[in-house]
Amino acid sequence: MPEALYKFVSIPESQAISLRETTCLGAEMVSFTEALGQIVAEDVLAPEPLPPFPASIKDGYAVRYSEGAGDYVVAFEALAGTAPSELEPGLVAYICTGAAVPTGADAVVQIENTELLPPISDGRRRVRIKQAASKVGEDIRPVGSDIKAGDQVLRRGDLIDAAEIGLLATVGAATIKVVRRPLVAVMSTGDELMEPNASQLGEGKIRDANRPMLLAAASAAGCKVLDLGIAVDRVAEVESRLEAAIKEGADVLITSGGVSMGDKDLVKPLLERQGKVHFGKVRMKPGKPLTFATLDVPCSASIPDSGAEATFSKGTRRMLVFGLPGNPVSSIVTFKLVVLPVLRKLGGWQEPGLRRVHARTQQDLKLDAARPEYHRATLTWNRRPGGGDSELQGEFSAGSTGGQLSSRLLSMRSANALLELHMRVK
Ligand SMILES: Nc1nc2c(c(=O)[nH]1)N[C@H]1C(S)=C(S)[C@@H](COP(=O)(O)OP(=O)(O)OC[C@H]3O[C@@H](n4cnc5c(N)ncnc54)[C@H](O)[C@@H]3O)O[C@H]1N2
Ligand code: MOO
Repeated sequence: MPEALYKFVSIPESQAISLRETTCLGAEMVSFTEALGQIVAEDVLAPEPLPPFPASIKDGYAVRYSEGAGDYVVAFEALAGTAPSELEPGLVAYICTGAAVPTGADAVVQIENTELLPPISDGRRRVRIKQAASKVGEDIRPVGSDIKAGDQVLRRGDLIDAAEIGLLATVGAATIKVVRRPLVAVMSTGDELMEPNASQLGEGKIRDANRPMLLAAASAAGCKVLDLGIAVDRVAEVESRLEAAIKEGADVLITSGGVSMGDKDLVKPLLERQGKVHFGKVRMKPGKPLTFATLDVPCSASIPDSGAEATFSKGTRRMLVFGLPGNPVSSIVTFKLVVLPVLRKLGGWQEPGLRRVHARTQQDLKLDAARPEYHRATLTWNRRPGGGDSELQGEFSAGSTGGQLSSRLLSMRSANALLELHMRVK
């Protein structure tokens, strides 16, 4: 069906439709060091307490609380990483932060509250406790005070960021069950495209910007990627790459170019023949011809059936296909608005939607009566005019990145937000 015959959907509708067709992928076991950005598929419990021994919070002296202030002989040094020794009554032990508190001691006096005295005749150090500990347990972390044995340190559905990697290391979870990363295949279409490393451009040619950009965007979203290269504008070329995506087990195929109205716009007709096109025209700027289709394709050997993934008829699986417009800005903007939430849902995110905030624009911006615009902007946190000195009186301030033609990729440089510009409906 020609693009003109497609019904317009709005961006929220396009997001809802594509998310409705998306189901979370199955789980896999990975080394915890490789799990950054993945979603936890099974709760992780602590097998033992942390700290596993009463640990000093300060550098200072381990003491008996009941003995109070006064001059003491330093019996020994309790260093971090060593087994705790027995502290005799009437003596103190020098202790480092993180060291196990000697048995018999029940408080730590920080070094600032002490004074070193001349050593006694046998060479042992002496110390004056100028200010006694105020309670039993002062400056000691009891066993399990950070994490108790059996505590749930990560929950199913948690996103693994750097702190979560630290937690996994802490509890010795060397492998972890996570939702597997989506495999995203990317191809560019167009006779005008040359590889980015082409030093000499042929007449009428340009370098392929979209494919490296979209591969990078998918990687940044935590996906595995498959580079399908450039397809020239022939049905067989595009079709053979689509087959490669199926054969390699891609969960998502992203194409760019060839979705508009021209004779050489081959992507929509191909998707119509091979699957179901859910939408082919979105009321927005830039990215109007954005197309989304689902294809039920044979299961590939490379992705074992984990049992957790949605199965369709036996031996088939669902591949999601996004036909992004060729204009580089349209391509990356539609990726961020529509493809990214889908990749997140596949990867197990419970709330895959994008974050929205209110911002004040730094300049007047022209509104488009026909299509809401997603204007590229740089968002900063500024004091509200007249809001006094308080940071709390601040607001987001949005600066335009300049000319917004969908071919001008420079409009995305340093952009960290898309301003939703709607004509107010009276
Ligand atoms: N008669 C009409 N023509 C167009 C319409 C329309 O409604 N009626 N819509 C315009 C809009 S809006 C867009 S967006 C583009 C999208 O077109 P396609 O997706 O078919 O993309 P192409 O025609 O292949 O390319 C558009 C533009 O982008 C350049 N391009 C393509 N691929 C790449 C790439 N990988 N790297 C860098 N640049 C790329 C290409 O050379 C073209 O300049 O259609 C309008 N036309
Ligand atoms: O919708 Mo197109 O992306 O304006 O240029």
